[in-house]
Amino acid sequence: MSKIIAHVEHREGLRIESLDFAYGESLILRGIDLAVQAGEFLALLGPSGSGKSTLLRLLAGLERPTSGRLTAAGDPIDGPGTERAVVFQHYALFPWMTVADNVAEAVHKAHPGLARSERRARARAHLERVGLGEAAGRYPFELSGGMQQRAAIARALALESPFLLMDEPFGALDPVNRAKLQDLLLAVWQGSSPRPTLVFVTHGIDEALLLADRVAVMGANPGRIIRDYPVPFARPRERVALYQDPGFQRLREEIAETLDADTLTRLDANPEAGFHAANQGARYV
Ligand SMILES: Nc1ncnc2c1ncn2[C@@H]1O[C@H](COP(=O)(O)OP(=O)(O)OP(=O)(O)O)[C@@H](O)[C@H]1O
Repeated sequence: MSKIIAHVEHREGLRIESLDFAYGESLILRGIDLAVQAGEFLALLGPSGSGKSTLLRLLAGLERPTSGRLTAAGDPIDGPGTERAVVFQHYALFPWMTVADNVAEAVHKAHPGLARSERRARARAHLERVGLGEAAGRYPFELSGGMQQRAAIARALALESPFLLMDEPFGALDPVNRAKLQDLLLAVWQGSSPRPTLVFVTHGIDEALLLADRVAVMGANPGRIIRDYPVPFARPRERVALYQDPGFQRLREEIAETLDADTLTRLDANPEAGFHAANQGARYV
């Protein structure tokens, strides 16, 4: 662990100003203004199609805004950068490399000046941090989905980036593994000094409230931020105690109502969207 270099000191977080994004004629995101403080954990929560992934891809520099401005630590975002590590729902590990080589390769990209032995040591330390020390020499196909996602998280952490962007990273996992990885992410992020600025896309209200400092709730057609909720629960957080907290249940209910109200407004405007919207409710929790 001592070999892990401290995260780069940073003061400014992420900033999105007056952002619109369209695919051709189709407006996907409208009028997004959002600031994420340095070291803050922000959840982007919303129904399918509200543009959460698109917003994350814009922050990752994988898409360019139609208008508006995005900055990270005050610098314009004009492409991907290793100071913004990304974790997607599907693990995207190189299948021909061992887990350790996958992580060491990412370290090499981010820090080309590091000696091979140092890269490997750093990869090893981060794999141990996510409980994969024993699996370092295995190939991705030899691992379960949960283990592959741990490896993807280790790879992102190994970049030691000040910004972490996660797009439904636990969405493909079964509930037990999802809970384990949520706990792991909480422990790792809460234990980092300084904590990276984290933007986490999710469908789940419970997941957002367990993990985040703040929840930005998005609505669809076009995608926009409809409410911003501070999450007041003290850290470190423990899931069982938190879920039983009446304050947690109240906030969960309030956010569900905000999401429902937005869906109903859209239904009034476009009744044909009914079937799609009615099927989204079950995905919030
Ligand atoms: N390459 C593309 N070309 C055209 N439209 C696209 C493209 N990618 C996404 N979209 C549209 O942009 C909108 C937002 O998609 P996005 O994936 O960002 O939403 P989301 O909130 O992340 O949804 P989900 O929760 O289902 O992943 C959707 O209406 C989608 O159909």
